Amino acid sequence: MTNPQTPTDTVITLSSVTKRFGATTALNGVSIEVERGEIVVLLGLSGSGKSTLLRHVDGLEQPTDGSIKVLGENVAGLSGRPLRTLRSKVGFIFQQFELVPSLSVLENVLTGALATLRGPRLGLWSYGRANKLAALGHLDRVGLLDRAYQRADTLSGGQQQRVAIARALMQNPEILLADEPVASLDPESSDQVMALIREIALDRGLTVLCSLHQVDLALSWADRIVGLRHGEVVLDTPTVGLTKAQVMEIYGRVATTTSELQAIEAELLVGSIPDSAR
Ligand SMILES: Nc1ncnc2c1ncn2[C@@H]1O[C@H](COP(=O)(O)OP(=O)(O)OP(=O)(O)O)[C@@H](O)[C@H]1O
Repeated sequence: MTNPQTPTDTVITLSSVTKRFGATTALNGVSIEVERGEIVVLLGLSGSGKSTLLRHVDGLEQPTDGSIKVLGENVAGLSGRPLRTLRSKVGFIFQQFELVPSLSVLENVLTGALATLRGPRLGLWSYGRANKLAALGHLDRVGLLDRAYQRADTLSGGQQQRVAIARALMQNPEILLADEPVASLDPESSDQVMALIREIALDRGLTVLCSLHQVDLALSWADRIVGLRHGEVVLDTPTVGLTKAQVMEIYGRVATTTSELQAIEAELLVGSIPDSAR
């Protein structure tokens, strides 16, 4: 739900964004706005442009055409320190968690504060008491305080993604980007991780832009769904009252071939939505 106190505070704006990689058009005239506190899921088949869109918001890609504003800054015009400053306000979590397997859970979380360190980096000693207390607090928030001194690679996938969320929280981000954060997890862990992202976002007024394949998870945990197909926005709608059948229908209407429709059905019909989420 959008924060009721700041209903018109737009934190992400993409205006007619096109991105070409050689002959491939990954994004084609994409325009979306995301309000502060909104939880928006990007839904789409493999190759529809979800990751490319997220990478533009974080300044990791530059658009071929169009403009992107994040927290009031024109991302495409930024480099060096101003870009780093903006990116420090944007947390990013990934499908493969991107933890350092041989480090402890606590050290992995602390790496979220790396950009703020001055002087030599000497493992745990470098971070100082305030950072360590903050990291332990974030681990407590994601339910892993008792695992702080365990090696990261001894945790389950769902636990590792929760560590990655705690690491992102070390940045005190205003925006959390998540690129298929549950694609490597079983259905139960996927649901738990999405629930945690939603709870934390609501607690902190975080804005979330998250790519997913699974329509059932999107309907359960997002405020709004933006559907991409071949780099174009084909659906942009609040989830309240939306059913899986309606999402399917919208995708079905834009499928141009039978095999494309079958691929959409195969992806979107995975899992089931509890009645309470409809
Ligand atoms: N760096 C790149 N160089 C060339 N082509 C790219 C690059 N990044 C993305 N693409 C292409 O752009 C299109 C969109 O890719 P993108 O990764 O954004 O899709 P996606 O929806 O995130 O897919 P998936 O769900 O499989 O992660 C694809 O055709 C992809 O091959």
